[in-house]
Amino acid sequence: PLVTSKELFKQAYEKGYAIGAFNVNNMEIIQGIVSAAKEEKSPLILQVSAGARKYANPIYLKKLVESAVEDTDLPIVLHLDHGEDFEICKQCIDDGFTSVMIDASHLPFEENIALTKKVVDYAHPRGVVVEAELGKLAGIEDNISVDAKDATYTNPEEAREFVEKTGVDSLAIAIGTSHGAYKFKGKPELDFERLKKISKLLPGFPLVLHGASTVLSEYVEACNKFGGDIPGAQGVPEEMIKEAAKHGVCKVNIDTDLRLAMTSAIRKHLHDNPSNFDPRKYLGEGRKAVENMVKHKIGNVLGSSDQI
Ligand SMILES: O=C(COP(=O)(O)O)N(O)CCCCO
Ligand code: NA
Ligand SMILES: [Zn+2]
Repeated sequence: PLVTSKELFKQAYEKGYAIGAFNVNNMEIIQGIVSAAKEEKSPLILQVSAGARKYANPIYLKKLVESAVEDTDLPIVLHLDHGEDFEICKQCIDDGFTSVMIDASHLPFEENIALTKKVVDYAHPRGVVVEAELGKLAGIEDNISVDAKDATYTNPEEAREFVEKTGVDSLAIAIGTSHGAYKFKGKPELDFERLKKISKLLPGFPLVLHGASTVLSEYVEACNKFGGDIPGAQGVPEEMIKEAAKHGVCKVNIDTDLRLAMTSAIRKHLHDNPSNFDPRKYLGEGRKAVENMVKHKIGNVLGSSDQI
């Protein structure tokens, strides 16, 4: 069924694992993610960004997610990723989403609180949960781009005040991650001291890690081998994601790793099969690659297998 993340996060927090939140944009990506979660017997968050709504048309995305629920009977959260204002959150809540993010992290602290509370006050009476963000990610992806200078990590005391004043259900924090494939200039590192402080001040409260793709080198190499050009791409080592899941992180956002899996598979297929022009062949390879990537994440990184 379509569910909220409330109970899923509670169990994830208690057992020290995290739930993958995978971005969806078309049929093959949804099918790949959902078959992986079914095989791993894992709870699942399918998240839709503003870019995905523009690309696929919200009606198609909603129907595709409903098909996934009907086909697998998995507990699936339908989540709005990076909601930009109250309107888009209201629209998605009215449209049957079970969870929304209001991303007001670019606003001053008090305005972030006010807008987040406005969304919470609309969502909760309708049985929908809310994710907010405090602190700014660096990095560029879709229309989420924050100049590195402005990237400010989450202040632990502010985080506690923010949660108390908004009633929000989960909080995306900034501890060094960023969106996209170029997350670190040099050695990857996250501010675990800060994460531990935040989770100590918010015991039992679900934290969210954005920009959590690993950008696995074999996929970068495969992309570059078959005509791609993404030198120096790197992300968050999987060990760090596992560590974060032990300190209150219950939701891990993954989009770039799916893109790299799908793109490298399609590039390879087109290179190896110059005479093929049936889209089902390369889209099918892309779907399979997404499925394998999500199985890997669930089984080897997030720890949410066999939880349903
Ligand atoms: O935090 C993330 C994904 O982060 P990553 O780029 O590490 O996969 N997202 O919220 C997905 C971003 C959607 C717009 O591109
Ligand atoms: Na989100
Ligand atoms: Zn994000």
